[in-house]
Amino acid sequence: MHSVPRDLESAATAQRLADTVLPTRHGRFRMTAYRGGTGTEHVALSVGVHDDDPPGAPAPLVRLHSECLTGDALGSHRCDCGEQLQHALHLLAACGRGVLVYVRGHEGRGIGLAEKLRAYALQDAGLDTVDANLRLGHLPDARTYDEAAAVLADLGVRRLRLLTSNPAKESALRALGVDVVERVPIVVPPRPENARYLRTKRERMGHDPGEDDWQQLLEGTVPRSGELAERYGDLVRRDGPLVLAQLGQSLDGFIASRSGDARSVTGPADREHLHRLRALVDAVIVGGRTAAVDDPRLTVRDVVGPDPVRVVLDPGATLPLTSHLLCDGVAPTLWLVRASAPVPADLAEHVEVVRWHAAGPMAPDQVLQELRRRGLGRVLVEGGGRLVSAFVDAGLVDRLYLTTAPVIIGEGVPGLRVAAAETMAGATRAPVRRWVLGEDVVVEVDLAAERVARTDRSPEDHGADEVEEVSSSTA
Ligand SMILES: Nc1nc2c(ncn2[C@@H]2O[C@H](COP(=O)(O)OP(=O)(O)OP(=O)(O)O)[C@@H](O)[C@H]2O)c(=O)[nH]1
Ligand SMILES: [Zn+2]
Repeated sequence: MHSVPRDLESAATAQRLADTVLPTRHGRFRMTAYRGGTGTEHVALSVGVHDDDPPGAPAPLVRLHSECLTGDALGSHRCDCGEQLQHALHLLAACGRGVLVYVRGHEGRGIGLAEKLRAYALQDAGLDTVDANLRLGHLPDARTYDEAAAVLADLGVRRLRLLTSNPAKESALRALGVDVVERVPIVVPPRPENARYLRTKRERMGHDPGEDDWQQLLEGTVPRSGELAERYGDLVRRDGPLVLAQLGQSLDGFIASRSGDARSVTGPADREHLHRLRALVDAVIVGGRTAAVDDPRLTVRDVVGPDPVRVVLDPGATLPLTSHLLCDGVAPTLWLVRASAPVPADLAEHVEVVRWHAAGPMAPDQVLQELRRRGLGRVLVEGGGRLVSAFVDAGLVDRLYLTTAPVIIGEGVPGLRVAAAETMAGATRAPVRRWVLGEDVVVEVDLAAERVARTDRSPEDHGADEVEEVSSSTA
């Protein structure tokens, strides 16, 4: 437990007034109403948080959302509040255990609605968001978080993963005795109207600068230092074809439970890492059965970045016609099917059916050749376990990102399972780098370097073997 001097802990209170359910476009939330000691009413939207949760329950993802009538209710593009609110609810629903405290009284960073609008008028005349507040006689940020902390305490939340790009929120909560085990940045795509506001938040209000680094990486330049530069810099520096693969698995090596449930095996920080990888490649490849079971979107949502082309290896064309990949139209989908597979004629415009005429199974090297012919040289093999293993066994993966989550499933859908080595001398031991992402550990395995080292040791050919059925990953 994080401990703070007692005198820092707050005497603020939050009285629970109502507990009900709110169905939303992101799913059903528990909605709890409170009255703070100052008389202000707050609400908490939560998923997977119950009054009888044991003390050792995993730390939920928590967003403290500051009321913003213009952004939240009216869809203003002057700030990023409305999009952050929706994105946060989406993330909470996706991760299955989280709370969003909608903090009233925080309007205009605590100066109130009309004063915020006066500040907007000053900004129209040239001031930035900080100077406008100062000109009106306010602090740049007048918010306090003691009532929000009291709401969390009432919900039994003392340890949490905080969804924010504002380090001041983290320190405020810590000072109130809350154990913030991790800060997860929240980023929504900038718009021309709010670019200056977002820049001021970074330059003058201490918000994470990391996303500037990310923007640079997306544009193909590597910042001189920083976590993102270190993690993704050499992917950006490399020209030419590149094959990445990723899997998120349990301590006992499964990517999903026996029933195929693959939700929240790894945490939000790993998911963000996966979205960054997607943004850095031309195409992601997924097996047909995984796509049918998980119904993934394969787009970039947790960070800003371009969506890759989505490639489904689905010899039998078993992907349901209602799946995201065939219906959502947000990014191109290449549907690789056997020449004889039945495919309806009236597919959505973003879907291109690629008929596989070659005899035999879809060999990984032929799939890559087909993609390279289309200019898709940088690819990420995303799953499931058998597809990733097939590409690894074929000696085609340059970098494998294997995330291990501290969860034990017992039995389920296997993760990485490659051809067996008879002795340890024959096992693959490649150069690695590792990062702790929340509660998970990512190991980046440099298989390309290992291949070079191995050919140096023995001239023997470990050529690309064909695989039986590359698309199947889940039972
Ligand atoms: N005074 C003032 N308040 C603003 C302005 N633009 C947005 N806000 C308010 O700022 C609050 C949101 O705070 P932000 O600084 O955008 O973000 P944050 O909550 O500190 O940080 P994140 O957790 O990363 O979103 C809302 O209450 C908005 O009403 C502005 O120009 N002036
Ligand atoms: Zn706002």
